[in-house]
Amino acid sequence: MFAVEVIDLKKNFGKTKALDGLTFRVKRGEVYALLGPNGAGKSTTLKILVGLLKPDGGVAKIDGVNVKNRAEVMKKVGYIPEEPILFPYLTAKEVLIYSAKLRGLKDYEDRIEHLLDVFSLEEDKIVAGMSKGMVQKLAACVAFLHEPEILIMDEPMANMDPESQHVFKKEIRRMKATALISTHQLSEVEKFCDRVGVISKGKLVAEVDINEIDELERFFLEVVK
Ligand SMILES: Nc1ncnc2c1ncn2[C@@H]1O[C@H](COP(=O)(O)OP(=O)(O)OP(=O)(O)O)[C@@H](O)[C@H]1O
Repeated sequence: MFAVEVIDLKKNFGKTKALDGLTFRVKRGEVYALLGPNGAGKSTTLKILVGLLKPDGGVAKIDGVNVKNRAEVMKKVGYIPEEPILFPYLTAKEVLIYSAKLRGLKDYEDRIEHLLDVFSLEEDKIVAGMSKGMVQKLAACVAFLHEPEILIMDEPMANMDPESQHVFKKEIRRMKATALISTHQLSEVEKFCDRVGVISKGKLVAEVDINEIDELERFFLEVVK
């Protein structure tokens, strides 16, 4: 069974075909990068996978479960949106306690301490007073809190400093999670991902093991030409 399955997915916004029969699969334990030009349909795909958008056609499954069953699917998934929205007047620690309670977690204190520590976040800092990078790190903490089997992440490292990016990748490896990452950071993909899917105009145009290519940038530019 695959961790993530996207089969012939279609999504229209008015006349815009955001997804036009997109198909790809992510194996268990794999770090899979979803690449594509601006507007290719990456965020739309990830939003469908976490039940934030409904597809117009096709099927999306997490661990064999149709994403229509959002409550069941979200037990297994940690999601980092492209632009995380967190309560502005809660502190970092309060956001994590709130998230832990929402998920019905028990004995979460040590886990919260660990995440705040590794991401160098001050527990008393309110969200409204955080930089973009800090908000992104706190969103990662929210997604990692329940040690999910599967991570769905939309440009998660775009605002993180290099040390935070290092910690972020280390945590994902430590959790042995399957990760589906939408990103434009090709050098990070080369270092961190196992497989790459390139989408353009809502369709998969290439898929490759990262070890099979010499230079990702050249590969990417050729397939989206
Ligand atoms: N809520 C929406 N209403 C209308 N059109 C939308 C909406 N969301 C996405 N689209 C359109 O769907 C297409 C795919 O957008 P999407 O955000 O999935 O692309 P993306 O690959 O994530 O792009 P980027 O790399 O710029 O983040 C684009 O043409 C976009 O304008």
